Amino acid sequence: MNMRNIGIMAHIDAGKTTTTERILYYTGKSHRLGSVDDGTATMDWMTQEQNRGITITSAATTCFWQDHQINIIDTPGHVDFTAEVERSLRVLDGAVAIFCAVGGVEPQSETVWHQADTYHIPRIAYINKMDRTGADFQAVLHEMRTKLHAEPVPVQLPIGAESDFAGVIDIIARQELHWDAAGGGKEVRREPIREALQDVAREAYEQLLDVVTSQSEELTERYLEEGDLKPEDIHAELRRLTLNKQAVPVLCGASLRNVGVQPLLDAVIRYLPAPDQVPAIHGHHKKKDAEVEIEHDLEAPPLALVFKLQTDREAGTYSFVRVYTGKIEKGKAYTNIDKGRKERIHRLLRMHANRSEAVDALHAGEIGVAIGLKFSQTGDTIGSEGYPVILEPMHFPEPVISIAIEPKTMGDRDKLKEILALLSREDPTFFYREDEDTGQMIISGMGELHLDVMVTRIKDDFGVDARIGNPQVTYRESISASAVHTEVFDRVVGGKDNYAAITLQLEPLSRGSGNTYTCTVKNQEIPKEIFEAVEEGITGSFSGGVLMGYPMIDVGVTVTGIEYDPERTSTFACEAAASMGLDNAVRAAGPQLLEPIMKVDIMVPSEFMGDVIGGVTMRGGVVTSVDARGAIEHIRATAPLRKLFGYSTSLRSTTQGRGVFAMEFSHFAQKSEDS
Ligand SMILES: Nc1nc2c(ncn2[C@@H]2O[C@H](COP(=O)(O)OP(=O)(O)OP(=O)(O)O)[C@@H](O)[C@H]2O)c(=O)[nH]1
Repeated sequence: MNMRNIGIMAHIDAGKTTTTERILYYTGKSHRLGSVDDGTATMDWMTQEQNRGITITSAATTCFWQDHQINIIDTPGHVDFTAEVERSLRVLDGAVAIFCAVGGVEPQSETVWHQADTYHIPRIAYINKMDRTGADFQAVLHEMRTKLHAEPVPVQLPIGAESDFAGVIDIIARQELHWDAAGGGKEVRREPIREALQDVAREAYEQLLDVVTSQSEELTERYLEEGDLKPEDIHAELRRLTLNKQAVPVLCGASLRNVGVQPLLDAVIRYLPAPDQVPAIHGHHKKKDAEVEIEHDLEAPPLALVFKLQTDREAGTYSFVRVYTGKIEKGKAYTNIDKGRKERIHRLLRMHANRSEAVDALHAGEIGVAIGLKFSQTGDTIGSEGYPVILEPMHFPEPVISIAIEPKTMGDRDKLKEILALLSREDPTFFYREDEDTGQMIISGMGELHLDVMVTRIKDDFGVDARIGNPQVTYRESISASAVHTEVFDRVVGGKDNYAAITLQLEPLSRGSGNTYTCTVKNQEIPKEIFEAVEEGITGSFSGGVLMGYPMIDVGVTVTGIEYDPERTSTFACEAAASMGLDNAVRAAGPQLLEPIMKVDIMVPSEFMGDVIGGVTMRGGVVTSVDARGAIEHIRATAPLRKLFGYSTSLRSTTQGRGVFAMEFSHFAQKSEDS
């Protein structure tokens, strides 16, 4: 298949935007090579975009290179947005990891790299900023091995570095590649390798041959017979190793100087998989209640995953979809399998860098935008009634931080609620609720930055001016022991008897298990509604614990007795008994307050290490490891989120702005007594 669905992964500042811009520029050019006038137009467009400071506003952008359609799925780099990263990783088949030749493998790149490992995504790497002072190609390769446990296989070598960076050696073609500063680097000039570089180039070539022959007897024999291998055989074996996650081909360049981007596109096509070359994904057949494997299949009934919603005030909601089997067509109705509701697709679009293109259908493997979907949320599957399969659900982390938000004018209150509903539909890690006591709206999410971005969107994109409170940690509640309790509810309401007696057994579950509900009562006389009312009473009560009203987690409930009297037992009484019963049982089961503990990664110049570790310890943190990398120390720690507010500011002042810091949710633990 002449298609690639790729993501570009990078930590902040590695040059993702610059590289993507160059990709769109060169591919836009080559795609329209036929028309004479286009050069300046494309150039103008690029300048305009640069002036506005945005390029990729779309979650997926399509471009063409060497007769291949490349869909670039936007992959955010900041760890506060891991959910965004996860959801984009779900739909891409391969990725380009960009590293900065000076900064190397930073904590954030590690996080994203490990997520890509989890999703078994084949990768190639691009070491950017070779022109910057301190650029060191070999050091980044070394870090990829030691920090990412990757197998980097350079297919290029830089010619010079820092201000002397002049181009790259294509190790396999055994040529030098050069770009002319004039003309925006459109032309790649190939030249024989100069005398002075021939030894290093040969050595790199030999090393590459070692890699490609190491896993293939056939290639080893051919090499022994012929004394060399054909470039296409080397590429094919490198592709096989990349798809098997046994190798990461590495290229380099300086995107800002227009050096290195075209060979990177060649490598995307050479080494990364097409949609029909990726392993099957899991699905759950709703009617059969069975797991199924979903293979790429153009003829099967349609299955598409909604992986991102983007709302534009004028254009409405864009639902970005990836089609896995069959096709989806404009003007047709489909079923949202998760919600069991019919949805109509009015229009389908393919997004390009500077325009969108209306299409009649999107086929298996393709990525595009559906317009018209009303109920579908990020993570939902669109399919047909006859083939109700839910595609592998995405796992989103729990929100750990919340703030109160209040519109400056009362008139904006309803509007704010609408916006919050819309934003939480777009982003499955963003929640909102109305506080019962204060009437304030409370929004919650994954970190301070996540909520900052949301508040900015509410203000700037939707024009609602709002005041916000201080960030608060979202705690959880659980139990520390088992307990058995019987709750009797017996009240006359409106002249009618309401009686129920429910016996429940509680046990603490291990962290991360969630809550479970089981009912072991078997009594033919008890109607279904009664069982449902009991379950509702209990699951409803999970949402607010007895200590401070935070959600309960990791509690196992078994209902072992329901006393039922056909004359006196009502669903109302059962629900009430179950709900109060759970609260009372929890009181007897050693209720606990749990708090979010974050994994913290800090990189600082060695001279600040003592102060930084002191600061971490003062915030209740536990240092788990310290690794030195040259003059930089990499400190990993865990610490309670409540102690980390404002940490980035404090790190900046301790390290004169030279420390970098990333954090993500790790687990919930019992809140310590220290405050
Ligand atoms: N010297 C040099 N600077 C570069 C190169 N590529 C990008 N930059 C600069 O590095 C900075 C960050 O580049 P971006 O492309 O915005 O990086 P990004 O990874 O998208 O960063 P965020 O948007 O912050 O996530 C900008 O000032 C770029 O001009 C390069 O090849 N060489």
